[in-house]
Amino acid sequence: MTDPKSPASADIGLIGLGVMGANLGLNIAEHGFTVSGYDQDPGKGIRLTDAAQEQLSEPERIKAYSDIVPFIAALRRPRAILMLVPAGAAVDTVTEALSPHLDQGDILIDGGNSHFRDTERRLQTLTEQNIHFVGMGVSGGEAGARHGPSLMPGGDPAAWERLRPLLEAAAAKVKREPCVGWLGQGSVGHYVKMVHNGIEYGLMQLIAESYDLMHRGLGLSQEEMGAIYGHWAQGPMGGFLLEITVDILGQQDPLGEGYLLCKILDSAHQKGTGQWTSQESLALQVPTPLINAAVTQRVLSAAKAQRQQASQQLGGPIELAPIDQETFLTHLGHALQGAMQLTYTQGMHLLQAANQHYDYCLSLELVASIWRGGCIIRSQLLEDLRAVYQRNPDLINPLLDSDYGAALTRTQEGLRAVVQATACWGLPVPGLMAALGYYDSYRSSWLPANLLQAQRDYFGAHTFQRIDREGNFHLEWGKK
Ligand SMILES: NC(=O)C1=CN([C@@H]2O[C@H](COP(=O)(O)OP(=O)(O)OC[C@H]3O[C@@H](n4cnc5c(N)ncnc54)[C@H](OP(=O)(O)O)[C@@H]3O)[C@@H](O)[C@H]2O)C=CC1
Ligand SMILES: O=C(CO)[C@H](O)[C@H](O)COP(=O)(O)O
Repeated sequence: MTDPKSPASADIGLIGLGVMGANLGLNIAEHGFTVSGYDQDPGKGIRLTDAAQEQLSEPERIKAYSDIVPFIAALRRPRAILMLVPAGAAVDTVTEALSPHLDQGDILIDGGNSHFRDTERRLQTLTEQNIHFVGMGVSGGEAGARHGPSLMPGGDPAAWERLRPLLEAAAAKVKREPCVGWLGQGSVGHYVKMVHNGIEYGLMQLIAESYDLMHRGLGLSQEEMGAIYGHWAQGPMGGFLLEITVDILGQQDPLGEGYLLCKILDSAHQKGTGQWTSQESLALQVPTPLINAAVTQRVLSAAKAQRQQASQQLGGPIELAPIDQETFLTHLGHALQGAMQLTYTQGMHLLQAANQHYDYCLSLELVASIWRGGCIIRSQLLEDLRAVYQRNPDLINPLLDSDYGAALTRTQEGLRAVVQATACWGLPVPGLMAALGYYDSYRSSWLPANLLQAQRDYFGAHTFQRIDREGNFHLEWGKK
């Protein structure tokens, strides 16, 4: 930490003073560090320094520029610069603009949601220039950035000790442990953030399905649903996404009568990180059907016009079969908890497979620990996951841990009951169905893949293996 009045004293430079950059700047300055901010839009810098005046006891700890030269001149050496600009071309544009102003040993951090392959490429280029590049996943949205995000840095290890005090101070804390840690080399920081977002998609989809079942299935009011989510948020699956769901259900429409939620168009958007997770899981041959269903469901929701036409043409149950509400809600709580646990399971399985495939040397215990606070997917369930990797750091799938699996043995009946009832109702629960299909497949020592192999050999001479002898076999099928 340096005296903000001395020249070239800023501990960190921030590029991109939008939602994340401005709030992280305020957070870092609040912890006694000095920040030099830059944005191409001068209005963003003015807004940030105004916010510093309002919110900080030492507002002079933040200076903002719309010219790169004084921005750079304000930084102490070796310089550390954190970019929070939109993922994609903007990161390359900023990097190229910065390049002539950087010296060997300076640190450049990309805190956006960049694709890990872009991070790999940038790391290679910048390492050749002796610039230490860090790809850092940041999660927590606006409030997290301001008051304590979850931070997932990885890349050039030479950068870590310089960044560590600042990142540990700014990160969320759980039981006084900062939700940040060095994840390893290469693109690992952005890979972990990608999987975080894949899990985020899965959890959000499951909560949306449970809302649909209570709303259209049971006909509960928003007050009633708010109370149920509030109760669940206090239990073993409690976490940020359930808590914000309670707030969302209670929000009145500021532009009219009644609640806002029922006036929001049912067409979800996405920026790509969930889709990347699914693409990666297919590339590495890791089953993540629940996350895939969540991505697909966003796509389907956006096809509103097609759904409206199909709703007039395609048949299904006309009336919902009556059900005991109290029993169903108990089952739904268990179903949601089990399916949420399976969402984390699929994400962790993918991370462990990536660990092997890309030689990341990633600690899954550290990942679970970092995700316990600050981030969008934080929940009680992460404590159980952390314990799994404390017991067995190399476990390929947490379902193979007997304690972790025991919780699913307890909730699976509820999941089964909910899927059964909703299949009869004709209400779509692709996330819950994918969860159950995954659970039953994973625990099945035999699957009907023998028939698939026979079919492949029948039409393509792809050969098959036998259970009673070694070798590859082919049959001229259909010939008597
Ligand atoms: N919002 C969120 O909840 C989260 C976002 N992220 C990621 O963090 C990154 C930043 O997101 P967010 O803060 O929400 O985005 P914003 O759009 O709010 O802010 C990005 C800022 O970067 C500026 N910018 C764009 N291009 C350049 C450039 N070439 N030079 C200088 N400044 C530039 C933009 O200016 P202008 O407006 O003039 O284009 C804008 O002020 C993204 O990668 C996002 O995916 C990660 C976690 C959570
Ligand atoms: O990274 C985030 C949260 O962790 C961002 O909010 C991201 O934008 C969410 O993804 P999408 O826009 O695809 O829903």
